[in-house]
Amino acid sequence: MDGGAGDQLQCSAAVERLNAAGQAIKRQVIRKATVLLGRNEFQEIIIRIEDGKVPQSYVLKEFKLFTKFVKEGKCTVQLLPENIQLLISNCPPDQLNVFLKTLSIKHQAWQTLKPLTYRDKLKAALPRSFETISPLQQRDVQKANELRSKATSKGLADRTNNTMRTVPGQQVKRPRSDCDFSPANPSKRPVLSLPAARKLNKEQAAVLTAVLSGKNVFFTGSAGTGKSFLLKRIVGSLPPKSTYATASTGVAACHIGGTTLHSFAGIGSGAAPLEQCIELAQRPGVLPHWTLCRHLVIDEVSMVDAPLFDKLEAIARSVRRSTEPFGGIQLIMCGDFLQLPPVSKGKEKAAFCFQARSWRKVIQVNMELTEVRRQTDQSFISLLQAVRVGRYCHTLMESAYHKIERDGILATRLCTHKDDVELTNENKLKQLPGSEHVFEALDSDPSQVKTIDAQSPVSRALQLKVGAQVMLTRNLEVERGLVNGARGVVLGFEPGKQGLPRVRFLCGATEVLKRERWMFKVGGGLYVSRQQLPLKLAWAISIHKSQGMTLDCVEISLARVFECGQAYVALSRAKTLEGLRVMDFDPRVVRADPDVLLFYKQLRKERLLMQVGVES
Ligand SMILES: Nc1ncnc2c1ncn2[C@@H]1O[C@H](COP(=O)(O)OP(=O)(O)OP(=O)(O)O)[C@@H](O)[C@H]1O
Ligand SMILES: [Mg+2]
Repeated sequence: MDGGAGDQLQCSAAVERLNAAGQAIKRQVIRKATVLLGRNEFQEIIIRIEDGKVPQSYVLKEFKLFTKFVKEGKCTVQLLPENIQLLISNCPPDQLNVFLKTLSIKHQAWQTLKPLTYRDKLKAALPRSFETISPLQQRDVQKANELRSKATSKGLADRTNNTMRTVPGQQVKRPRSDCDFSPANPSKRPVLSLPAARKLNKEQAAVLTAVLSGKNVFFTGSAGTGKSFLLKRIVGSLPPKSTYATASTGVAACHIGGTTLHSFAGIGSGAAPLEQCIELAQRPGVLPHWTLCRHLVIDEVSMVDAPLFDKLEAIARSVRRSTEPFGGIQLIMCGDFLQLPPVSKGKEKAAFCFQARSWRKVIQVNMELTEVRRQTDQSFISLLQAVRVGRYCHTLMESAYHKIERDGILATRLCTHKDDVELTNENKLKQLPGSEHVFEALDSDPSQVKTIDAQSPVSRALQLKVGAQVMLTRNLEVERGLVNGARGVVLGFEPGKQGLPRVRFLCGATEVLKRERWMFKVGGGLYVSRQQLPLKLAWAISIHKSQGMTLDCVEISLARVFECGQAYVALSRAKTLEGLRVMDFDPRVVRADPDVLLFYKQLRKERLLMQVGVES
């Protein structure tokens, strides 16, 4: 199911006929279209648009692709000789990605075949046919790459600049497009490869299937079982216009490329009475969220409290004028209730959202991921499992002597209190000799700075010095170990005006970091962006901010742990026991909430009953 087989799209489509100046003179809109990729009787590639009535087919010979907005489920295919363009929108982004890659590679591989002349075709007299295209294979990729290298070695690309051969023996003009897939200049393009999506495991695939069946799904699992990883894949498999990816905290939202649940809902802190919240939810910038949303995705749901959940459910029914649970919005939620609980207001313990009145009415399927992916060492996994359910483990005491400093990279201290984090980072930076380099962020809309700050993993101003301990805040190159959470130290600054920092990472790589761009959804479906170096100071971070992260080397002082699940969240960030040092250990801080343990016990019992029911 990972993005589909690449032979079809479910989307909205518009077919435009263009005049010589490239303006649309006729336009047909198909709101619910299926776009298919196939071959005709001569093995030529056909793109076919179905609207449930008469399909339209076009032979794909020469085309331009516009793919800048694939992540938002949009692209344009311009068929050059026909002067027709096909505008695709609201397509699940992963599906579109695989489709375009299939189209591009199959088309290039097809160019290696001997072309049929018009006479050949007449002579062949084959019956007309349409067969859906087969999934991409390594041999297609190989053929396409052969063609690329031939074109390069002949100097074809350089000689003809923007022209290339689409059909051997026949040279044609090929204008530039903004496409990653189109072979406009083979010599400058990387070698093609099969789509590199990391595969879901069986459990994850089962959850995706349940989600695509339209049910309201809650899935849970220990830290590192790939809940957020799967959630990203789920978001990529749903139509973007009606899918809202959210999380209970800004940091967690950023991991899945979404917004906070609060900014989706538009009801401030949510503390106002229901009637007032319903009014707030109908403000112009917010109302479309509620009316357009058909799939609401929520990560780190353990931090959503019961009153908020009930309120959102009631708002959805009221605003959408529907009596269905959650106003008919499909809910897809995940989290681990044995991690951080909702923030309590005052002395009273906050109720979990599974204790909300509407929870049972809303959730139709409960699922659990059991295979831990963050850690590989079985004994460390077992230790973490014990801590998760509130059992103290002696091995942790031994970790107090772990020497985890290497190549000038120190352990990151995970703190229970936010103030400690800021103080530690500020003081440590001050203590370093040398001058401070300040990197200011570039925000697309400075009036939205508060919204950006709440969701961005990088700050408005980043202060660095040689020797500063830093952490990567984005996946740059997964294969080289340059991943979100990777730890490093600043070695120096490049000469020149920008003075970009050179950082050595624990994985061994040394890298000069450039500004990256983050996009954030704000009210009314608008996007704003922040450009900043993908770094933050890493002498210390808070346990709350570390929720959801995978970290290289951490040091934890557990003496001041004050929440159930907090010790587990902190410990489970480490990939290995060797990369972990626990100090000030107090066995009493390892606590699991009894309400959660009971809820999980109940869930398991129900699932077992269901399985027995299915088998018998
Ligand atoms: N199917 C998969 N293939 C490859 N890597 C995976 C897969 N599933 C998860 N991972 C990796 O495992 C690590 C943990 O995944 P993830 O952060 O999604 O776990 P989680 O369940 O959300 O954890 P937490 O409860 O701490 O938020 C990540 O580095 C992720 O890339
Ligand atoms: Mg997660």
